[in-house]
Amino acid sequence: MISNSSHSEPLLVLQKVYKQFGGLQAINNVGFAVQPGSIKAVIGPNGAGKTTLFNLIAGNMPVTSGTIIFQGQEIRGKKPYEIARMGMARTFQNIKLFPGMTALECVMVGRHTQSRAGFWAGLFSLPWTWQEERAIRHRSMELLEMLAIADLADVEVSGLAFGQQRAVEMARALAAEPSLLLLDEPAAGLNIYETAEVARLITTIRDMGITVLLVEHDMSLVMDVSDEIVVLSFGSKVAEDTPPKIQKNADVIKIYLGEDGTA
Ligand SMILES: Nc1ncnc2c1ncn2[C@@H]1O[C@H](COP(=O)(O)OP(=O)(O)OP(=O)(O)O)[C@@H](O)[C@H]1O
Repeated sequence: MISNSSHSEPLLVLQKVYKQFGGLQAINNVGFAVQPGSIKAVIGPNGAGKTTLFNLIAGNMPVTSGTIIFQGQEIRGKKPYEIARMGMARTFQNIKLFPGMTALECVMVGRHTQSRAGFWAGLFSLPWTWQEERAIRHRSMELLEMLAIADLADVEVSGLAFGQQRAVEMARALAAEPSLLLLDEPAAGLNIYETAEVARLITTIRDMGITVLLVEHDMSLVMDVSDEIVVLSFGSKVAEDTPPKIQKNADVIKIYLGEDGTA
């Protein structure tokens, strides 16, 4: 499902979210909204709580308290696959592609999770799935074309450069037709050219009508693509603003100067 950008309700809303690990307050009263059709980034120093926040949003761990609403529905108690079916897809910091498959096959697997017949029936090529199989192949190829990586379709993913694998992983996530795509450090381990390519992919995805929420360390990427940025420090939200304003925010500068001298 592609999000409807004329819809005025936020696609994702976090309200007073807390997450505690024993005595550690990993997420402390965090709230923000993600508007449909936008790119929002969550940044913050190591240990700020970014990954924890993603895990809460995707349903990989329960909140201690607070509310997360996706497409108008509270996600508390829902399993990650149920949230995925509602239209939330994610990529992981460590790329999770099947080594023996081609790029096209990897995207088709992502598509199968949404198909009626399912992945296993597809693998065994049961007759009633042939038509669906053709449709899946067609849409998967279309996605590779949209991301301008159709030339990689028949290449085994293990033979691809790291940046190309990231692109295939994004195409695979899109194959589930999400309204919201969560990207976990999409530039991790990439060189500056590959990072620039990831920036292009993210804006292409947004232009396809898909809302993007990303966690990222690479400031140039974040400043380049984001409509809005949330800054976390020690589990709390210290700022939420547009990239130019975040770059001038005294609290944010202090946090980053304290860490590595860049803001
Ligand atoms: N499952 C867990 N059990 C206990 N503590 C945890 C768990 N997951 C995270 N933490 C702690 O919660 C805090 C936030 O961690 P988190 O990984 O969310 O930060 P982060 O901003 O993603 O960091 P990084 O940028 O290094 O990935 C850290 O102090 C971390 O040690």
